[in-house]
Amino acid sequence: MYKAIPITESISWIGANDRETDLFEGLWTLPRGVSYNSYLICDEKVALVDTVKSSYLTDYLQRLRSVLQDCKPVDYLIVNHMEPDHSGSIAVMRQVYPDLKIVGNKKTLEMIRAFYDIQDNLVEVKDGDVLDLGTHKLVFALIPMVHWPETMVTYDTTDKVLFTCDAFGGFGALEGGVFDDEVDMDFYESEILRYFSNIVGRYSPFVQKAIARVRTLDLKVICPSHGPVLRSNPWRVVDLYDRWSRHETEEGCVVVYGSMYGNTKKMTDAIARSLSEAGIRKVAVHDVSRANVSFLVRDIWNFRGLVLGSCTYNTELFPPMAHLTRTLANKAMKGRVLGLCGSYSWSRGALSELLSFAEKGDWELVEPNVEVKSCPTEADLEQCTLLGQHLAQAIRAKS
Ligand SMILES: Cc1cc2nc3c(=O)[nH]c(=O)nc-3n(C[C@H](O)[C@H](O)[C@H](O)COP(=O)(O)O)c2cc1C
Repeated sequence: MYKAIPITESISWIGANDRETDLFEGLWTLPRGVSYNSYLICDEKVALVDTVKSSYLTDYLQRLRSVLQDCKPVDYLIVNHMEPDHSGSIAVMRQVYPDLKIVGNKKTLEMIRAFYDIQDNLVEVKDGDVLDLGTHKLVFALIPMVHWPETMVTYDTTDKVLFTCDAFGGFGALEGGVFDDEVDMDFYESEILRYFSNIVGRYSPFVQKAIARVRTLDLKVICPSHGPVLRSNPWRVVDLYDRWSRHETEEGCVVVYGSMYGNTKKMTDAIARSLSEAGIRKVAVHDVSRANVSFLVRDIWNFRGLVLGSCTYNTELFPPMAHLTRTLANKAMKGRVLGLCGSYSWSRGALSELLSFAEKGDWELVEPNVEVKSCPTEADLEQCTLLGQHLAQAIRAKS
């Protein structure tokens, strides 16, 4: 029997841990799972904040019922975000609690109608509106595009708890510990960065607006919908989100190569060695065919420098490299330095596509761009060394 975990006297965590889904949103790998956090506020009126992915409904109801008697109804379901990993149990919850009032903003309610065909007992709230549960007064703040247009946060003014849904959350199922002071936060912070860069980073200007709102609040606890509940130092993750969404980067360089027979790899290895000789201590080299794009995006978000090297494949960029550049273009990263190299045997293709990727984004392109026919010569490798040196200078200049 699963039980609720108390956060304050009247607020409990009633989430679920998913270690079965391999790919979040069908895209982002989950080697250590993900949690779907939902919260219960017990007052004169009872409110739930978000739900869980539908496949975890049974666990969820067990946790809910460990606090509420079967006969006690849930009055409100507050929907901070409509992505189905949080909203997936809404329709069944309405069947379990037929009088349940579903609370959301105008855009949330439009989505509830479209996703779940729920038309009645919908309560529309606006930015700044208050929902009175008795002792607890909940205030709603709209934070559009962190991560969908309808996203909002809910602030409990009584216990000073902020329910933030996707904001400040991360990958990684909860492995016994639920609070930041109970778990290895080094692991969860790297998973929070991976979540931020994969899911929310594209919307960084909106994250900045949301952070400005959050900073005005007197906070004791942040309750995100994925990852640990932040009660010992809630501002730590807000500060990290602030840095990441301002595109503040660490001194270091990610080197990613796409290579079938090792010739392009020789070039990127020479660049990595040169970066290291020039004193860049944090150099992460990845084979684009083997590294999961989720971790590549995380590292690239974190570090100031990026090197992309690709062979030509059927006149184009090597397919996994094409996937990476497309993913990166969608993330709209700013303020990073980029070095490029490519190889071919007859038609060319890889380097010109990498250059057009660089032109379309906000990258500081560092020269020389190195293009090699079949196998790099000593002279080509010297060019790679030169590129590494120039990258190291550019990375330092941006410190
Ligand atoms: C399946 C395949 C398709 C290729 N297509 C092209 C091509 O369209 N144009 C070209 O110039 N070279 C092409 N090449 C040659 C490679 O791009 C070239 O040999 C490169 O140096 C290989 O680098 P690598 O050893 O890092 O894989 C192709 C090679 C292979 C194996």
